[in-house]
Amino acid sequence: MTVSQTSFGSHEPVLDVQDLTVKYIGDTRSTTAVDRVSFSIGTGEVFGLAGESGCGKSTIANSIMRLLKDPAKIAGGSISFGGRDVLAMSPEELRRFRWQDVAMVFQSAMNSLNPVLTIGEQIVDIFTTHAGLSRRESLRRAGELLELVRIDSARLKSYPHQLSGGMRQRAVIAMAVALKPSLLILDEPTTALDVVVQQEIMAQIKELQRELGFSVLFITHDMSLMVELSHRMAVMYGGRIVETARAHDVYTDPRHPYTQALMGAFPPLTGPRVPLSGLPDGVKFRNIPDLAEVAPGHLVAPFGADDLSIAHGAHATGDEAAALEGAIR
Ligand SMILES: Nc1ncnc2c1ncn2[C@@H]1O[C@H](COP(=O)(O)OP(=O)(O)OP(=O)(O)O)[C@@H](O)[C@H]1O
Repeated sequence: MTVSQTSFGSHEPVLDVQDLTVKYIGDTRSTTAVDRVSFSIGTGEVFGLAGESGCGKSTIANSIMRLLKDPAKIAGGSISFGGRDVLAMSPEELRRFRWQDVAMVFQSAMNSLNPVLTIGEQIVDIFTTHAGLSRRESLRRAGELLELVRIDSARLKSYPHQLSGGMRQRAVIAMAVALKPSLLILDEPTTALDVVVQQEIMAQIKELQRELGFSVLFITHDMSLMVELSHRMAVMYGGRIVETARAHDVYTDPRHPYTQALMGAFPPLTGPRVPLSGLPDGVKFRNIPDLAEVAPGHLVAPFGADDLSIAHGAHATGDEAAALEGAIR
């Protein structure tokens, strides 16, 4: 297995998130689930968002898709897609944005397929509804799409329960890329699958990404998968980004103490087996904070405000440094 560190075509940001703050408003108190988070994703870039359960990753993804529901409220910041203000989009703009510009594969997406419709009917529906294609043309495209994720097009006639979990998840990924979005958001896309199928799906995503050239926001708590797939990544802790860097640099030289602890909890991608340290059971990182318990204005991480966020700009040179600086901020 090799650590992925390919360069990507252009540094032009597809997605630019600046100072995003999201709160869940309760009757008596509110939770700041995402706290002044900034990052941007370049054309064809795979950007990872890592961090343990509850640190705010899905809230960021749902903010980008404008899928947040009460009691969640965007309390500040901006989200820009190809220069357009996502937070100001009308319902009609959002409808197009969601399928044609950005698509998302959720954690349990394979279970979200409609059980009473065949896979073919569900894919055809995307083409007829969102691209205005004829049924005949949609069916042809649906077959091609399944073949793209290495599922025999004869499976168009299958119902979801007739496919394995891995096949269902690949079908969902195929549906997500049906309209060739510029950005694919993958929120723990393989969590429910066994390790072998997980590897197959990740390889499939990598291949699709190279072939179709879309950008990816890849969300996972699994640092090994993240480093393997991502060009750059951000590590989150308690609603904040604590470190942003090229994925390879995070792998070889994690700077932030929390990132170091997180990296130590996962097996290395290459080389001899080493004992895993796990997250220290001492004062630091003993528990991921319950963000609902954090008083407003208090730091959730056990470090000072100044060292909360670390960027690896110093690692990069030339164009990369400029791009990183622009992206990290
Ligand atoms: N509906 C809700 N109401 C109140 N608070 C919520 C709600 N959903 C999430 N939160 C809070 O927001 C924080 C971030 O949740 P989020 O689901 O974004 O984290 P995550 O990193 O994606 O975790 P996971 O991987 O488990 O989905 C949680 O710690 C929780 O305190």
